[in-house]
Amino acid sequence: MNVLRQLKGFFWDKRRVLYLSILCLAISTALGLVTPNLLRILIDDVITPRQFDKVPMLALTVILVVIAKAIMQFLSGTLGGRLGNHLAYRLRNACYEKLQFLSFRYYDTAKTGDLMSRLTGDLEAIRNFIGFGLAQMMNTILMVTFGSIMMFSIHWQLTLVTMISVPFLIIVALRFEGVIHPAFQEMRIALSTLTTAVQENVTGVRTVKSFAREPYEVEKFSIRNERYKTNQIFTSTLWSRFFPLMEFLASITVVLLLAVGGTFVINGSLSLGELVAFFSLIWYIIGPMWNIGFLINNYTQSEASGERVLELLNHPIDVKDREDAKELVAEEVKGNITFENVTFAYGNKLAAVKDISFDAPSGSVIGFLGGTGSGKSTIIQLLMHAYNVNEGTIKLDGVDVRDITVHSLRSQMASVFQETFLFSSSIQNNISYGLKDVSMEEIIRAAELAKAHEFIMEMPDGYDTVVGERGMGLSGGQKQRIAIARALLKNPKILVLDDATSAVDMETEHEIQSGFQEVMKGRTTFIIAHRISSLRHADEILVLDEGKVVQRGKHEQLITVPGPYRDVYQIQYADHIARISSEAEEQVKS
Ligand SMILES: Nc1ncnc2c1ncn2[C@@H]1O[C@H](COP(=O)(O)OP(=O)(O)OP(=O)(O)O)[C@@H](O)[C@H]1O
Repeated sequence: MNVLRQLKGFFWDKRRVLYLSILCLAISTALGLVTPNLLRILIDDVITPRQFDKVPMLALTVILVVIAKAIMQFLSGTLGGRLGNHLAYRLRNACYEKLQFLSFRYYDTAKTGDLMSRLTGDLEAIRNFIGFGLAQMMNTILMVTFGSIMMFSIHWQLTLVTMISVPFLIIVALRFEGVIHPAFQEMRIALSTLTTAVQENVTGVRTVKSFAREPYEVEKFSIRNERYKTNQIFTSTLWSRFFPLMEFLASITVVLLLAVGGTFVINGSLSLGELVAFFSLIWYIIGPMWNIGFLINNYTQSEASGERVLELLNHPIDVKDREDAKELVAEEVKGNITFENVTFAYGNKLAAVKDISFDAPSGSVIGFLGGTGSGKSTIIQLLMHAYNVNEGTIKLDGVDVRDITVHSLRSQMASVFQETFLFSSSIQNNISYGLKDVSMEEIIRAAELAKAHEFIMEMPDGYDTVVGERGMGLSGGQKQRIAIARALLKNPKILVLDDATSAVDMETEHEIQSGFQEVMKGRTTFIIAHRISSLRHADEILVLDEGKVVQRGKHEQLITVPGPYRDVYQIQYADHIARISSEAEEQVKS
C-alpha cells in the first residue's frame, strides 16, 4: 500500500470518482444480499404454507434488483476504468517528462528495453489495479462484511461453525501473497531483460549481421527467454497449488454447513428457508474469497510495477537548476567561454580531464586534437553542463554555468556529433528539429551551407523524404551533413563540432569548412577533429593526452615545435611536406 500512497498524487484530485465507483459497487453488493432473502421468503412463506399469490411480487422484486444491480455494476466499472486510465495517462506523461530531464549520467547506464517496459507493461499493471482491482478488493471486503452480518442475524451459532475455515482461507491467501510478490518482481525484471535484448538486437542489426553473430544473438535471447519461462512456470505452479487448497477449505465450509445446518433444521431451531439462504450466503462470501488470489495477483503485480515506475520518477536528477539560476537572454549572450582548472571523472573512474584551463573569447575558434579517450568529448559535455565538474569552474560570459539554467544554456549551443541521430521523420523536420516558425527558405539555406541541399534535391521527395530511425537509406556523410544543417539552423552563439566532418570526404569537408567560415562569424566555435585540415584555422588548438593539455597554440606555432601536434601533422601531410622540401631543394640548386 506504500506504493499506492506514493502514487496518490496522480489520482487524488479524482478521488470523488473513486468514491463514487466504490459507492456504486457497495450498492450493487448490498443488492446481492436480496436474493438469499428472497429464497428464504420463497421457501418459508410461499412454498411451505403454499401461498402462491406472493410469487408475482417476488418475481418483480427479483427483476428490479437484477436491473438495479446491473446499473450499479456498470457505473462502478465505468468510473473505475476512467480513473485507472486517467492515472495511467498522468503517469505516462510524468515518466516521459522525467526521461527528458534525467541527466546524462543516468543514460550512461540506462537500458532502453527496461525503460520501455516500465512505460508500457508496468504502467498497464498499475492501471489495471486502480481501474479494476482496487474496487474489486473493496467489493470483497464489503461482501464478506455484509454477508457475515446477515448470516449472524439469521443464526449466529451456525455462522460461527461455518466460518471456522475463513481464517485458514485468509492465512493461505496472505502466505501466497508473500511468495507471489517476489516472483512477480523477478518476472518483471526477466521481461525487461528480454525486451532489452530485442531492442539492442534491432538497433545493432548491422553489427550483428556483419559479424555473422546471429547464432550468438539467438542463444543470448534464448537464455533470457528461458529465464522468463522459468519464472512464468514458477508463478503458475504457485497458482496451481493455491487454487486446490482454497477449494478444499471452501468445501469444508460447505460440508460443515450441510451437516450442522441440517441438524438445526431437524431439531427446529432453523427453518428450511433459512438453511437455503445460508447456503446461498456462504457462496456469497466464499466467492469473493476465491477471488482473493486474483486480487492479490493484481495487487502484487501493480505493486511491483509501481515500485519500478516510482524508482524512475524518484531518480535524482544529477544536473539541475539551482534555485537562483540565471535565465540567459539570447540577445545578451556574447559567447565568451572560460575553463578554469577543470577536473572531472565519470563516476569512480580516473579523471577523464585534469586541470583544463582555456579562454575562448566570443567569436573565436578553439580546436581540440588528441588520441582516442584523451578527453576531447568530455570537455564539450562539461561545457554543455551535461555533468557537474569535480573541480574548477566553467564560465559563460563570466557566469559559472552552474548558475545558469540548463535549458537556457543549451539553447545557446548547437552540436554536431560524430554519431548522427536522425528521427524517423522527413528531412525537413530533421533539419528544423524542435524549432517553430522556420521558413522553408531558412531550412534550404542551412542545408546549402552544410552542402546537403544538392543530395536532398536528388532524393525522390526532396525535403519531404522520410528517413528511417537511425537515418537508414542515407550514407554516413549525408547524415552528418543533415546534422550540420540542423545545428546551423539553430543559429547558436556557441557551435560545437565534435568530429562532425569525420564521415565526409576531404573535398566535401573542405567545402563544408568554407561554409563554416561564414556561419562561424560571431559564434564561439569548438572543433574536435582528427584531421589537421579541420583545425588549422583555429585561434587556439589544445592538444590533449590522457585528459591533460600537453600542447597549445596556433597551427603555425605548433608545427614548428617538436611534439604530438607536429607528429600528427607530419603523418597527415607527409606528401605535402615532401613536395615542399623538394621544391626548396630545387630552388637552392638553381
Ligand atoms: N559516459 C561515460 N562514462 C564513463 N566513462 C566515460 C564516458 N565517456 C567517456 N568516458 C571515459 O572518459 C575518457 C575520455 O573520453 P572522451 O570521450 O572524452 O575521449 P575523446 O578524446 O573524445 O575520445 P574519441 O576521440 O575516441 O571520441 C575515456 O577514458 C573514456 O573511457
